[in-house]
Amino acid sequence: MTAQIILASASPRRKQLLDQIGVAYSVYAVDIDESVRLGELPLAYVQRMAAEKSAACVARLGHHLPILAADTTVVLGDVIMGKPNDKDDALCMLRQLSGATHQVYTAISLRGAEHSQTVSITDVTFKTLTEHELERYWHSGEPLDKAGSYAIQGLAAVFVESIKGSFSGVVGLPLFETGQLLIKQGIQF
Ligand SMILES: Cc1cn([C@H]2C[C@H](O)[C@@H](COP(=O)(O)OP(=O)(O)OP(=O)(O)O)O2)c(=O)[nH]c1=O
Repeated sequence: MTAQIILASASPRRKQLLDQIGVAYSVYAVDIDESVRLGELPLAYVQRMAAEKSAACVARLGHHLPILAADTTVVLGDVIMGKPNDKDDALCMLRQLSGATHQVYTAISLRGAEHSQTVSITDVTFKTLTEHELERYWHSGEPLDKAGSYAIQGLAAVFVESIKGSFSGVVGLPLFETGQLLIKQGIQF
């Protein structure tokens, strides 16, 4: 099928989610500096990340096709949790998420005839995790490339007591919001 958009992402989850709604796309992964600026709040941060990913892709490929990018971050209070650097970092994040409610922010940026952006915010409540569960989870390999060190679509599903918002948003691409942005820019799928 001829691509309707470019997905500016290396995330296999984002590809699967776009497949789910029947959008035809090509992939062009970009690598940007994901450091948080001093004093930057979570909402501003995810929006800037998604916008910079799509802009980096436009800088490489031009405006041939609309470009979609996303960024997901786990937020506890005002603390931004990205991907863990190592085991200690992952366990430290998971201990903070244990027995508490956090938010998952996913921003999407679509650059076509215009630039549209939106953010999905979902509340996720974890049960209290034991040290044994944390150790086992780390050794599964799942935490490594995930914001907040967990994957709701994977083994961490058994940690999640409840979720209020967008499941696909937590996994990396909120499908309702993505559909709305595509329709707004005249992309039929
Ligand atoms: C919280 C959570 C995050 N994640 C993933 C989604 C994202 O891929 C990742 C957050 O990192 P991102 O920086 O948003 O994305 P990425 O680096 O994987 O891909 P790219 O920038 O190329 O688009 O965490 C899950 O898969 N499940 C979850 O439950």
